[in-house]
Amino acid sequence: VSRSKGLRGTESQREPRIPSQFSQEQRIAMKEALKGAIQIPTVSFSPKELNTTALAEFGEYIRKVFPTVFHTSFIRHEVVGNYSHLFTIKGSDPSMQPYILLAHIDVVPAPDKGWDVPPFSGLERDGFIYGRGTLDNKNSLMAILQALELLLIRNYIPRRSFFIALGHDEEISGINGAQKISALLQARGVQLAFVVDEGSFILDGFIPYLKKPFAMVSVSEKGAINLMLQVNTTTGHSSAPPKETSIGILAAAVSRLEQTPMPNMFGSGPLMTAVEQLANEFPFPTNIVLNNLWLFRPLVSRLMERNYITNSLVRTTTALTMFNAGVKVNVIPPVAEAIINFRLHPAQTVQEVLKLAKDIVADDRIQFHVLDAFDPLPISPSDDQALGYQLLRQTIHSVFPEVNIVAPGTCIGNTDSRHYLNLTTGIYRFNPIYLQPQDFSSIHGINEKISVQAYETQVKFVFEFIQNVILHLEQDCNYVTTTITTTAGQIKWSVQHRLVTGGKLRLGALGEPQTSWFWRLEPGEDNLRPWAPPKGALGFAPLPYPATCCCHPTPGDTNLRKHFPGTSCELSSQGKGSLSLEPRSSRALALPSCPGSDLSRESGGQVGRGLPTETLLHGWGKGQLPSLRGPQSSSLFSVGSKPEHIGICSVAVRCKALKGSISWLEAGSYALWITRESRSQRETQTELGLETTFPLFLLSRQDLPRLPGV
Ligand SMILES: CCCCCCCCCCCCCCCC(=O)N[C@@H](Cc1ccccc1)C(=O)O
Repeated sequence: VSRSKGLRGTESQREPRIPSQFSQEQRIAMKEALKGAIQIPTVSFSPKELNTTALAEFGEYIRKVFPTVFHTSFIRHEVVGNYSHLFTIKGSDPSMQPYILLAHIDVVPAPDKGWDVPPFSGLERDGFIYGRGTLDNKNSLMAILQALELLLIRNYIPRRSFFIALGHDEEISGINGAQKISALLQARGVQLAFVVDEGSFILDGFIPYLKKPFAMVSVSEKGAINLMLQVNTTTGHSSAPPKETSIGILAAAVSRLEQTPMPNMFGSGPLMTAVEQLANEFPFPTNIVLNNLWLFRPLVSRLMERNYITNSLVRTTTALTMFNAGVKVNVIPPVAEAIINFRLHPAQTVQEVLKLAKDIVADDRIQFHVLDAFDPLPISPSDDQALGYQLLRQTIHSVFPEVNIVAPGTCIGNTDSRHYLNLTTGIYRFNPIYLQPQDFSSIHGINEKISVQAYETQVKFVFEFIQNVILHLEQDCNYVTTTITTTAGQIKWSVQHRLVTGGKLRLGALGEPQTSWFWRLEPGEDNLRPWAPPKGALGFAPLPYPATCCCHPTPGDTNLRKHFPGTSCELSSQGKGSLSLEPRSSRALALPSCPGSDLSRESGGQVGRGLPTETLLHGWGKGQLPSLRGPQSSSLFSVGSKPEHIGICSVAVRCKALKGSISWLEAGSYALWITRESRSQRETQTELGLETTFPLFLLSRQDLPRLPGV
């Protein structure tokens, strides 16, 4: 039987949460605090040119604005590398692995020209705070400290320890800030559960035809090479020039590089997972195209190239960023130098890209000098076991209930988080704010700004996130995760079945780790196929057969998948056991009860206008399946029909075999059994001797009393 992990609540989940509601006074204070931070010009020009006066002033500023953070007994504050800050927030439960939140103090330069308001004025106009750093990255920095301050003044004591690291030189590579903080933590023997840094957003309008915004959590980061090309030639009088000057030779070379893009690597990396998740959000016929990449991959990869942002996701980019040559108008230039900034696709390495660049340049007169380079960062996990990712996903769904999709992605820029590779395998880059293409251009560009409301929401997000991290990974448990999302005025269901086997899903003959969880078994067929519910369907569409069952005595076993079109069937799992299906009701229940066996069970629900219920059932166990007679009802998950009822529930159902009978353990008061039907289902389960485990994570606990039937 597989051993896997799930998100699980702890005792303290039963303790009241501190609601993320702030008074008018607090809201004004928080935006004024951000404005003050913007006004300090903490500019990094180059590794040797930092505004150290401003950096020091910034240290004083945060002391003044967040007094509680600096005067709480369980918080230790240290200055690292002269201007960076490390906060250690000691939690009450030392058994929980700590995590870290990152942000940076420094900003890129901002000449006044072109700005509607001066870039370091922090002025508010039409509901927006303008200024360098409002998106990159003083918003995150201030929101983290602000949220912590607000929690502390409401007597919050974290259970899980965490760190806050504020680097002072991110824009010039982070070697004196983030790198030193990371080294310090490593010297102290710290291992982190996960890292959360800047680097991605809720993206709105970046992908043609995709109308709805989606949250991209970057699980990797492109690599980079700064490559200097140099040509040395003999100098002399410009009145008798050679056939080619150093400038001409170099210009031709860099032009070749610019005109010859690196290969399109679409088809590998986190982008594929994102495309799979987003496919059904596109209108016809794009949805068909994206759902059938086995056929349309070449087409999609070409379409991605058309837009400069999506292009950056599918290949290593080549940017000619500096060009220096010439000493005087009438002197043949002895040296010409150009710098090319490559951002490496996760599927390529520095060595591979350098080789490609040399082949493209194909000119021995040009010298290659690698100024600095690093490979793309490893891909952090984004499956159900990935605590950091799951916490971000859940918090995104609760703070932004209108955002349906949270997808993994690759950060096209670089962040301080790359210095934390030695401390964790889970590095996630996400800023909880909406970003549109024009906002993207303002980062490092002109008129960088954030709306007051977006900043308040960012504070709320961190406030919620910090409280959410009391969840921890549950060990040794097979489970199914169900996500039900409701959006205002309508209910949308998406149910994800995740059968996890040692970190990878194995389903019979498919044999490969899978990431999508609707499966159907066609009558007469022997292979499971991935399946997506029809776009826009309320509830589930009926399947052309009453129920599907898939049994695996051992994970990966290919022989014991069965399809049961009948009313009641005997399932032969290694010759033992049975399973009953209710006639044509599309409901099913399977109960393996042999010691050591596990069962994952999930069912769809009847919603709104009484659409047909469909049950997908996946059970697997080791040893024999129990005998179960008579029709059994599956659980009905009904979610309130009004937006305020509930936003999202994630349910991990655990079934444990105890002395030959099944015991479902109930944890917490977060049962999804909200409606009358559900209650009766619960009773049914109780009669069957079942208890349910719902390490649930609701939109917010305050919502519970408002739910119907509770
Ligand atoms: C599907 C469409 C996806 C579109 C994605 C667009 C949004 C992505 C926003 C990316 C912002 C990334 C922030 C990066 C921070 C930054 O500017 N870093 C800088 C500085 C730096 C350089 C080297 C090493 C470390 C740091 C950089 O990347 O140059």
